This record gives sequence, structure tokens and C-alpha cells, in this order.
Amino acid sequence: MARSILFVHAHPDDESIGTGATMAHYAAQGAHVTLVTCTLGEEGEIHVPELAQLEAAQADQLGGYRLTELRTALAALGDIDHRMLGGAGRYRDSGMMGTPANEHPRSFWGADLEAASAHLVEIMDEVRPQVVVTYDANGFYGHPDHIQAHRVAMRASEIAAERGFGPSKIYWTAMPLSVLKAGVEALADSTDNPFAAVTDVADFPFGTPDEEVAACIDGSDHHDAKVAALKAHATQIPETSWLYSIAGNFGQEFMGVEHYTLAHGVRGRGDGPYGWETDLFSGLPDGSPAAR
Ligand SMILES: CC(=O)N[C@H]1[C@@H](O[C@@H]2[C@H](O)[C@H](O)[C@@H](O)[C@H](O)[C@H]2O)O[C@H](CO)[C@@H](O)[C@@H]1O
Ligand SMILES: [Zn+2]
Repeated sequence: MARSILFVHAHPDDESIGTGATMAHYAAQGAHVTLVTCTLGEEGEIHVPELAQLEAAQADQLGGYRLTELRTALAALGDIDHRMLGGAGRYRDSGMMGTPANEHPRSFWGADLEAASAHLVEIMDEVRPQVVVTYDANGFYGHPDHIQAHRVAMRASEIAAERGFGPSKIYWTAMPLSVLKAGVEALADSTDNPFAAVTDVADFPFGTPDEEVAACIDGSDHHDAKVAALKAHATQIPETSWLYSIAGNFGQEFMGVEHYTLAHGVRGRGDGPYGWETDLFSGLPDGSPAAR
């Protein structure tokens, strides 16, 4: 049975930042890798000075531009089947929690959950993923679009299951506290340490106790592909980003290794002190819905 994995992300850049190595890992193995992006990222910052006037308050063209960045990023990750939830432009970037963009008539945060989920069910019925990957209920770090992406992915998976093609496993992106702690220590002497004010990893809006993590995907063979994908998102991720300096200070494994908690399904065989799975498809029952 062809392996099919579906990633649900909020903005262009999240797919590369949070799951780029995993996507490249499974694409390289010949799995059907589908990415659903829920918004175009219209409310993002612009770290490329010559594009500053594309911002929402001026030309309001950042969303279309970020779609081109996303396409370049996906080309670096491999053969990825990319869809925009409800079609490009259907749902708008809601901005950070509590900002006026939350109230925009097309904001994803204000979307009707059933209608948004129906768009995702349609894609799930076509690609029949055995595995779905999204964020935890806090959207990993509390962004409204990430929280809504979680809700839509979970509701769509529920509806798909009722119709006989639900995923066998659902994972949420996670950062083990041990990795977070090592990363903060690695950056401690860095000149551009964004976490200089952090004294305790519990201060971060994310971080999962190691024993609650279920899977660790080693995509370090795809480290360069992930870095190329991050660089494609230049409006969001400046050359000076800590994402690049931590790889230098922490080591390449930071960039190429991605972790997940298991929200639904049976955990397969694992390694190490906490039995972390090394394959998101491990332990799948044979009866998983076949791709159409
Ligand atoms: C990684 C991610 O989800 N980025 C979002 C996020 O971007 C943040 C936002 O611009 C904030 O104002 C900055 O201080 C912060 O550094 C950024 O990470 O929110 C944007 C607006 O919704 C979104 O476009 C971007 O993809
Ligand atoms: Zn995002």
C-alpha cells in the first residue's frame, strides 16, 4: 500500500520550519507527501527591504509573494503535493492573537470550523493519508492560525473516520524540553542570542517533557534541503535568524531532527530511553485506507 502522509500548516514557512526535514525524508522514500497550507501569510513581517511596500498596510501583496516563496521551498524539499485550504486566498492570515487582523472577514481565525474542515476532508478523501501531522491544541506557540489549523485538522480527521477513510495516526509537532534546553545553552555565547532573556525553558510558550514525545524523525540527511527551504522564505526568515545560528552553535542535528507527540493511533516500536518511534508509519495496522 502506498504510504501517504498529510501535513496541515497555517502559513507559508511553517512547513519548512517545523517539518521540513520530515517532509523531505518521506518524499525521498517515495511516500505521497501532501501539504495543506491554510493561509497565504498576508500579515507577516517583511525582512527584505525592497519588498517592504508589499505589506498588508500598503500594497497588501505579501500573500501572493509568499506563495512564490513556498513553491521554491517545496521544490527544495522534494516531490510535495501542495494544496491551499479552500483554494488560494480563501482564508486570510489572522495576525498575532488580539490584533485587528483577527477580525478581518476572511481571517482563518474567524472561519467556520465545519466549512473549513469540509475543504480538508475533500483532500483527505483523495489522498487517503495513513498519517496526519499538525500542531497541538495551542498551535505549538499560540498563534491563532496555528490553533485553528489544529482544530480543522482534528475535525476533518474525525469526519474522515466517520466516512471510513480517517488516518490511522495523528501527530502533533513538538520540541522536547531536553532539546530546547540544549539549544538555549548552545546559543548562550552567541552574539545574536534571541533567548538571552530566557532563564528557564519553562518560560517558552512551547516545549514538551521528553517522556511525552512519541517520535523523533532523523532527517539529517536532508539538512541542506531544509536550510534551502528556510532560505526560500526570505521575507519571514532573515539571514541573521537564530534558526541559522543555532545550527552553527548547536550542530546540524538541530535542523534535521524533528519531534512529535502522538495524538491518535497505536504507537509503534521505538528507540532510546523513552521509546521514541523513528518512523511515523510504524505500527500501522494493515487495514489503513488505501490511497485511491
Ligand atoms: C512562524 C510563524 O508562524 N510566523 C507567523 C507569525 O510571524 C510572527 C509575527 O510576524 C510577529 O509579529 C513577529 O514578531 C514574529 O517574530 C513572527 O514570527 O505571524 C505572522 C502574522 O500572522 C505570520 O504571517 C507568520 O507566518
Ligand atoms: Zn505560522
